[in-house]
Amino acid sequence: MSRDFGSIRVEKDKEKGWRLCSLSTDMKYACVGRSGLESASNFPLIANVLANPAAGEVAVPSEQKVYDVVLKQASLVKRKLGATGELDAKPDIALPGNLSLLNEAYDRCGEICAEYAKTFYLGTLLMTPERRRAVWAIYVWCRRTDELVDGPNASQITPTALDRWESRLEELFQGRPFDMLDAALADTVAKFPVDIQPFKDMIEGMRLDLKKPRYKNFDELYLYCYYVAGTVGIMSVPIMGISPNSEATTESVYNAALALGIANQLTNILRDVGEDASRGRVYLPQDELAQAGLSDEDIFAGKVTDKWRNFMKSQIKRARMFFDEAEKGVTELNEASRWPVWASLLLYRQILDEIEANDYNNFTRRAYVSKAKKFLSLPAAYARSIVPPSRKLSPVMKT
Ligand SMILES: CC(C)=CCC/C(C)=C/CC/C(C)=C/CC/C(C)=C/[C@@H]1[C@@H](COP(=O)(O)OP(=O)(O)O)[C@]1(C)CC/C=C(\C)CC/C=C(\C)CCC=C(C)C
Ligand SMILES: [Mn+2]
Repeated sequence: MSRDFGSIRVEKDKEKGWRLCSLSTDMKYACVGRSGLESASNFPLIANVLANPAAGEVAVPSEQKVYDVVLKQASLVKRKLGATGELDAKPDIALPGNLSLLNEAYDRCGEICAEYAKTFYLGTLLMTPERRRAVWAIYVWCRRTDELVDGPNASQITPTALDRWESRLEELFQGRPFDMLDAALADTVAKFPVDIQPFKDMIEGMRLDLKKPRYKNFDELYLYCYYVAGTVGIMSVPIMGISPNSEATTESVYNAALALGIANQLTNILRDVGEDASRGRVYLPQDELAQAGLSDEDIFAGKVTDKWRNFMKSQIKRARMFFDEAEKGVTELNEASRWPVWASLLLYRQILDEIEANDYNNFTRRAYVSKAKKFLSLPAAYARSIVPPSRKLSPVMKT
């Protein structure tokens, strides 16, 4: 038996009773989620929505909203992979004349990547040529997107400019790139099972940067971190590939990728507290600051007090938890993709150690990992990258 209440439909299940089974727009997120799936899709929620139809909104935790994107991307990958679990790399579809243009476009992406992220670029050289150039194309699109709000022309960027950037994105996903660098990405997304949603969401993150100078709580900050960095993880895994020997579920690997993006962005925020404050921005959760007896004024004053140290300890602890979550997924990636990911994880995580070493002064000192420490991390990353995923057991061995 089912009943429709406008955008809401409920169904009666023999065992579970009435369940929320379809919603429109944002509310559909209530149906999925890693935690609280049952409670979110049960009767109290419907009662709540029905009791407040004018608001038409349900407070869906950010984690659930984001998990929907994870599930969608993971199922796209599963659908596009052959029975072997390997991606059938499609041949270049460009005409012969255009092929050399396409190669030039990819080479340019590689140059940009080498210029901005040398270690990461070196790591990509271990990947197959198809994967390597696809990661470069994604890197360049992300870098250009970030530059819109963080680069030299950021003061001229308006929401309309971001809307135009999004239209360009849609066009390139339809095979109609606007320029050479877009052409590389258009080719990449035609060849690999990459969903457009994380790309759109990254633009949404840039919109937040234009209009949202404060974050009420960690739930709001989590969503921002997903937009600007978790998305990168979700975009990258379809290119880097999951090891054929991995026993992990596709969803769990995407979750780990998401966690690495969140961990990186939280670290970035903790490193740049002073720099962001000088631009009037405070990304730290307002409710947690208040609980620690701190306010924006303390941040603008930039004094390292015991209250600040204690607050920072808890923020660092949380960032490390996301790195730990991410670690579980790196081993599951294709062998050739593991090294650059381990390198980036180990290098970025050390920024947290440096904040501690600076006695939590992230107001006037930028935590920075020395060249020597960076260099030492590379063999450590390599050692971790050769650890294989737990092998699939054959049916005979399993018994
Ligand atoms: C192997 C690897 C690292 C692949 C990612 C390649 C890629 C496409 C990177 C794009 C990065 C980019 C330009 C993002 C734009 C937004 C942005 C600048 C985010 C911040 C990065 C740090 O940059 P920086 O320190 O230069 O910051 P400033 O601009 O100076 O403020 C971020 C903090 C986020 C970057 C996020 C990642 C690199 C996500 C990594 C996750 C994966 C690659 C998934 C790995 C898979 C598993 C299973 C764990
Ligand atoms: Mn930035």
